[in-house]
Amino acid sequence: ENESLKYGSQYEGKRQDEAMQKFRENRLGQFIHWGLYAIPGGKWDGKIYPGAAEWLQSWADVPPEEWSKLINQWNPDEFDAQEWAHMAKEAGFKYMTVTTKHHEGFCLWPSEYTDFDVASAPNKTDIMGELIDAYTKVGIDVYFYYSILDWHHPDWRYDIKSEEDEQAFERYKTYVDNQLTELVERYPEVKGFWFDGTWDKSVKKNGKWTLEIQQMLKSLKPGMIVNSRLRADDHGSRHFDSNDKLMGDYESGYERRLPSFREDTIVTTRDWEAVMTVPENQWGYHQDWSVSHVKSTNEVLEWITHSVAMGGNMLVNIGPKPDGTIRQQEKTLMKEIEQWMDINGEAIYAGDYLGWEKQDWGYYIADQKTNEVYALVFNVPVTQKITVATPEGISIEEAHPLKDESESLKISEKGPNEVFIHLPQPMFEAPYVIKLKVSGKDGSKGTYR
Ligand SMILES: C[C@@H]1N[C@@H](c2cn(-c3ccccc3)nn2)[C@H](O)[C@@H]1O
Repeated sequence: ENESLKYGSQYEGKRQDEAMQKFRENRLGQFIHWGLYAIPGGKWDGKIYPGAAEWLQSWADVPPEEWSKLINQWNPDEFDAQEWAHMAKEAGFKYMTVTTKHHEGFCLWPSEYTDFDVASAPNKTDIMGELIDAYTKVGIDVYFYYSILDWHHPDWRYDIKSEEDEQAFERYKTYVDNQLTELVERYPEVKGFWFDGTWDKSVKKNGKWTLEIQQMLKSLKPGMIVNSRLRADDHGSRHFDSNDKLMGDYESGYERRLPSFREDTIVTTRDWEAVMTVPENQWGYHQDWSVSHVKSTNEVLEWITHSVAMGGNMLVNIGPKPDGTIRQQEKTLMKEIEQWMDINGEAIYAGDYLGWEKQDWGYYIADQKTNEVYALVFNVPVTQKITVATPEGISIEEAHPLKDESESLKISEKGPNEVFIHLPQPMFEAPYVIKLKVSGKDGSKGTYR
């Protein structure tokens, strides 16, 4: 039995208005994490910290007043918003989400509510203004990331445990409300907000405020899109209210992880978006990417495909350098995504969950508008044929590779409602065996028994 909630989910099901439909059809977006943290780039007092670079202030335990001095080094003199927008357009990104203010509290736009912003730095460029103009001009929708958690602002609180906390957090809520209003008024082309830093008790005790933020943004700009991560309900339940109903306009719980085809097909009943780093866990610029695994382009393409195949969006992150240039690994990645999307983008854009039985060779995607069906092969079977099991009464007539649609792949009967589609050329001719050298923590060779 559902309890009545004042600050829970405001509506059920997917929003069907034009703005949300566009979000759903975009599918592939670019995430940009930029801020003062790019300056040290994961290194403090000569020591490299392997943790996320945008959290360096925390890993190196830097006092806020010391961290704030970084503002005097903010000078992205190579920053060229048009160049970034062009690269993103060529790569095939349909939308972009950029940090206006991360946990460090530094604001990448001239805010009248703080001096901890670009207007108070040596280089006063309005980064948000330049980016939203350049990206909107090339037809890429722009969304703003905004961290509620703020390590700089004196009125931020992790929890509300006293009258003093209460009063301080009231001031902080006003600061946030003012900044969000300012962002929409200064940059009216913004399509939505990606809230982060909402896991602390102070926010969970202010579910009403999180709903008011959502309502304020939609009154400032009808059609505004707000992620579930902003929201807490009457009892502090996040993303989903105490009746397990999704809050906000889409689920934003998938950060550096993806829903499973085996356990999580529930996600296909709602709008959702996954966000992903190229290294194992670096959103902001880190000068030493050798600290972790860095995903190959094919791995990134599989993350994108997996998300779309489960009816979701994917944001692929870049962390620009302090001088305003993009690191070579990210430029190469965008170029290789471009090369793949130029041929295969039609399977991604407006793609959606098909619902046929998941196969080991890869993923199916159905086009929301044309009803075309695509098979995206990532794991080539040694048989050189992929199995396609169709629902009762559905059969496969033809199979054409997007690389050359004039080519027809052979289809042969495998069984009732099952066919083989023959792949064009042998890749692995036999099961591929890898000998692993294994060591156990007690010095054993990790033998299997
Ligand atoms: C989108 C990503 N979200 C931010 C983040 C994630 N987390 C976090 C906090 C607690 C547990 C796991 C992850 N803290 N900050 C990252 O800094 C980045 O902005």
